[in-house]
Amino acid sequence: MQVKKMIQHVRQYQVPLQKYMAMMDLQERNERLFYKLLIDHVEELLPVVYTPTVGEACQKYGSIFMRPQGLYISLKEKGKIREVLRNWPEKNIQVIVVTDGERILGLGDLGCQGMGIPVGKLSLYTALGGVRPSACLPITIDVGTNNEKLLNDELYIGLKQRRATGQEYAELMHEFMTAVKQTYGEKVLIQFEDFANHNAFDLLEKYRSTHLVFNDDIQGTASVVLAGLVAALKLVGGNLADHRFLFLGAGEAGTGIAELIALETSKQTNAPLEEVRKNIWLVDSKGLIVSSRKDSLQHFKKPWAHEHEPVKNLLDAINQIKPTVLIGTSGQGRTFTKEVIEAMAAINKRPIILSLSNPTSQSECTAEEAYKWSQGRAIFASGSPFPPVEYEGKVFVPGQANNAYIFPGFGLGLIMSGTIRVHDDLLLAASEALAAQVTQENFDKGLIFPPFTNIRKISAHIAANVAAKAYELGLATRLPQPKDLVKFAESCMYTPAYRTYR
Ligand SMILES: O=C([O-])CC(=O)C(=O)O
Ligand SMILES: [Mg+2]
Repeated sequence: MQVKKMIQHVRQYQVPLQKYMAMMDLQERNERLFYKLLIDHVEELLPVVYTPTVGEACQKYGSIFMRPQGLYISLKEKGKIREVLRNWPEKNIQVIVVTDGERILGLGDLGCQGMGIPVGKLSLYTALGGVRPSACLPITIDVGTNNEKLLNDELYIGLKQRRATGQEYAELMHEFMTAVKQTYGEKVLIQFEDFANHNAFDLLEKYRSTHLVFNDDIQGTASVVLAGLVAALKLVGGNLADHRFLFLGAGEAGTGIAELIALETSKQTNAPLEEVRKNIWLVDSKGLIVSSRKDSLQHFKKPWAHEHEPVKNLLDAINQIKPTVLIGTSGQGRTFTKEVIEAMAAINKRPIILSLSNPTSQSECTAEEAYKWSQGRAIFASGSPFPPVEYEGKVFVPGQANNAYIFPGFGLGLIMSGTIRVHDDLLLAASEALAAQVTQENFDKGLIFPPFTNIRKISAHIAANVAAKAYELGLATRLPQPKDLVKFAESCMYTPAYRTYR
């Protein structure tokens, strides 16, 4: 009855941000009911507590701020981070999602107001992956912001100074990483979220061999997109090696996806990584990434600098590279123009087009544009959700290629098996499990991802496949290995129900 009443209440609001505030209020007031509502109405409420609305909430976080929701660690707490962690009321923490707010979705530097992201991601850890709410800790590291608007906003909730960088930044992060391990042990999962490119790659590289770390924007997105591509190949035919990939955007998501595609292709074909990378091309703000640019490229772009003459823009790159798959990871809205989609449709019978940037305002194109400009031939998915589109009497249902499919189940798999490090093969295992959940009925609608309605079942399968791989690699410490890992995953999942009082 409470669920019925509450969903009516949320539906009364027309403005998405008001729905968001109603949900945040409920989360504070009655956590079980919040999760029951979110699980029972997941398709309807995901866009409210997560992308796209969470993006707007972060932009306006200062003015809608009511309660802290997570833990803030600022430069001022340098030297005292262990004490700050001890202030958090829950002691048994299994997952931390941490951001420094420098690249919130495709919206840029939102400083401390990025807290909406760790809060939102962790509510999905619970709702979609079944991790206990009390085991989840959202953290925002406040090293300032370079966002002038926020610096001049009297309601801004963070430090009013420009971002600390270099050694000062590295020291604070190192103290944080050390304090987390000392406080919660080595099996706590630290998910990095929405850091700017340079820090995201550096942090992952620096801590992947000493901590259980996972970067959702690099690794989670890669795993989800690979799953979607494997599913899409069932519609268009061929293996990964038969396809050519072009990315707009060569940051965390772009290079992360590119690398995982290369890794899987290399496993499938036994060809060396360097060889299979040649089928994957990236365009950044300066044009196609080619070998003549190598010296001036950031390190994470260098593997993609192939031999080719310089190409200035995306349209020319499409016409010269002739990709079968076009992937938008640019954070720039409306960059897949009519000409771009038409060029893809001229080259391919069924072009695969993924516009992954979030929230909806930053999506490279809309679902409607992708279907209309390709005369209904595109296989399309996007990072933020789009409603179904009717084109020439046929209804097309766009899929949501969002890392929300992977990270909750992935994290559950790590936690339930006591895994101590993330290995790339675990990402492939998650991807494989997700792709296997796409049914014929989904394909018939043009979907390359299963609907979110079954997400808890999907998460259990992802968790089981990830855990199985972790046991195989000797990374899982929970012994003996449970016989039926899917059943075990399900038995570990938190379910929001009231206790019976006597
Ligand atoms: O939050 C999302 O919807 C996906 C994501 O990680 C991002 O865009 O940074
Ligand atoms: Mg993110």
